Amino acid sequence: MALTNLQLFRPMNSNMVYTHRQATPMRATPSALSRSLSKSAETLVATTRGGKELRSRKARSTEQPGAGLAKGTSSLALPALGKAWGRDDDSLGRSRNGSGSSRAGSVDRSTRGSSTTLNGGDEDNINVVVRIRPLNEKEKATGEREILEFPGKGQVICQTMTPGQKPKVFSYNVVFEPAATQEDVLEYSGVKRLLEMAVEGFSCTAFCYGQTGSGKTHTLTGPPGLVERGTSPYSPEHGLVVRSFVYLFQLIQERPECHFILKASFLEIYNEKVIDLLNPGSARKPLQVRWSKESRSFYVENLFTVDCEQLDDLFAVLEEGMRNRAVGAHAMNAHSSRSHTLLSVRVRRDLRADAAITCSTHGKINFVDLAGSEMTKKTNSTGKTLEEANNINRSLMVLGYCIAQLSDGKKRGHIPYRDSKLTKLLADSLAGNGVTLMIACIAPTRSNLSETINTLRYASRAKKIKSKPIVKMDARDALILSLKREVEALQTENEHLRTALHVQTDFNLDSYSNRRTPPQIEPNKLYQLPQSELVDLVQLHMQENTALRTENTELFNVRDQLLRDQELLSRENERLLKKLEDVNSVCIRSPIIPARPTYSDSGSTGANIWTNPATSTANSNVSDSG
Ligand SMILES: Nc1ncnc2c1ncn2[C@@H]1O[C@H](COP(=O)(O)OP(=O)(O)OP(=O)(O)O)[C@@H](O)[C@H]1O
Repeated sequence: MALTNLQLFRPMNSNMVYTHRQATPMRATPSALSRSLSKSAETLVATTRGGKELRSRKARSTEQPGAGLAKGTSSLALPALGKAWGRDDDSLGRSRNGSGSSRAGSVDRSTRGSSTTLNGGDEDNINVVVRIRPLNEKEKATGEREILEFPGKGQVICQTMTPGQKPKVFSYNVVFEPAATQEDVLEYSGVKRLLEMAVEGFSCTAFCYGQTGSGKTHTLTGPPGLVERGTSPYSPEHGLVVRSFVYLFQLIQERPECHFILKASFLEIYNEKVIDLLNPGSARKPLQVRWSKESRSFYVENLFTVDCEQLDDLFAVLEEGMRNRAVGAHAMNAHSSRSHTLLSVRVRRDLRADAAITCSTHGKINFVDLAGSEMTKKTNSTGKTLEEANNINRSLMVLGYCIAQLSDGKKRGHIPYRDSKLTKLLADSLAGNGVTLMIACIAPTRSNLSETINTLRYASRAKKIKSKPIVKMDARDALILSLKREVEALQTENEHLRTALHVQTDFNLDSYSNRRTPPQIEPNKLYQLPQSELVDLVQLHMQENTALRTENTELFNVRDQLLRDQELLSRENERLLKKLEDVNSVCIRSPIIPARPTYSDSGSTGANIWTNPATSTANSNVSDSG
């Protein structure tokens, strides 16, 4: 019952959740960038769901041991989470996967920094699914043979080239055969579960891995040019990202009791340089990847972030980023991604835990389109394309080392995350506190056999990696909530003890005097109790007293700490206000820079709000990051 973790009272640094970003405007506002989307988001969902009924199922699945099985729910689970976990079972049933197997959420008070563990520190495996693309025109024209078989139960059988050698068998959570549609991938890959968890405050990542031309970009964003052309979001060709956006907004609409703030960013790692796809600038100046001591993770400094109030804003972010990313042609793919891209949507949820307490969770969904591994002989890469291929292969190799180390439970030593920008940014998704879905993309043909086997091995290794998903919550909120639970638990316990005591007393008194006793023992009745019961009674009272006294002392400590914390925050606030005033006065004096007319409320949430200057000049210019 001890109230621990007073370190949570450390004043919250905004870097923990959002760090300041450069408030440079996009070329156009999200809404202006977006195409006029005629239908509503719900219609897309309705359309795709309607279509689902008619289609035969192309996705096969294997329920891996332990995956997708709901464990017992703790009575201490967050109310909102309890609801979500309950729903999970249902959604798991539908999506037949165990993307980060469903777990009960109990609040573990071993809270780290700004986060609260919600699964009691249980580990979770990366969910791995495989998608096989159909034969392309070139392969059909050259009469290429398919060498993969799908016997079901999430298995892929690879025929080998060597006569007499046994075929290789791999198994995964779900296998999408070549005829599987984009909607099948949304429904059965487990990405819906990831989105539900992102809304609850978990950090989630879906990434596509595979050789060049195997269908990674197709899986995430559809055929080349689809998004950039501003195609209606109801096109059946749209990939996982657009479909996920629609589902995300649907989830948000289902929760009117919560207030949500969505912020999106989109970057690429091109030749080991991080480029902001929403604000690349003519020079495509690279951004720095830094380590945050507070959140204990890497983040990109000055990354541009866009507030997305509407579904259209998310589409606009995707469209803008897709236009700006590096694409090139080589012998194996006319529209090959020459960079790794990372699209991130942060989901801040404010919910009322009860009448007096509002707490915020900070979830995230990342979509990572890795550039494909390339055999430069096969792709005929030269010059710039060759340099790109070398950088791609190098960073994928580091990713491979990290995956190999992480999957080897026994030998787990140093994980070389720092060896590439990609692994730095994926570190948390791979083995930190995130929930991760890997979509391994492969080609079905004999000519790609060695790359296919490599990808399948990679995927099998990734399946063994475990992470510890946690909900990101403001430290103060987490503490208040945990204190409240603590007090509730104490009260229940005391109530229970009192009840137990009365029952026993009633029974004894009845046997003595044969008359009804009052619920509370009257002082004069105490004399009638036998010595042994009296001793028990006194002992129980003493125990209760001790517990309540401890609680009392701890609550006083907590209150003092809160006061100190508040004092620090208000001092920081004053300092910032002073700084703002100084900046303002400099701006007013300057003939070149116009002064900002107003700054947003300097209260606690101000630091997390970025408003697009192009849409509202009167708003604040404080930015954030990841
Ligand atoms: N499941 C699929 N159904 C139909 N076409 C597909 C499928 N998967 C891939 N394709 C097509 O194959 C081509 C190559 O796919 P894509 O560009 O997505 O590969 P990639 O793995 O992203 O390659 P790279 O690593 O070079 O970027 C594209 O024209 C794409 O539309």
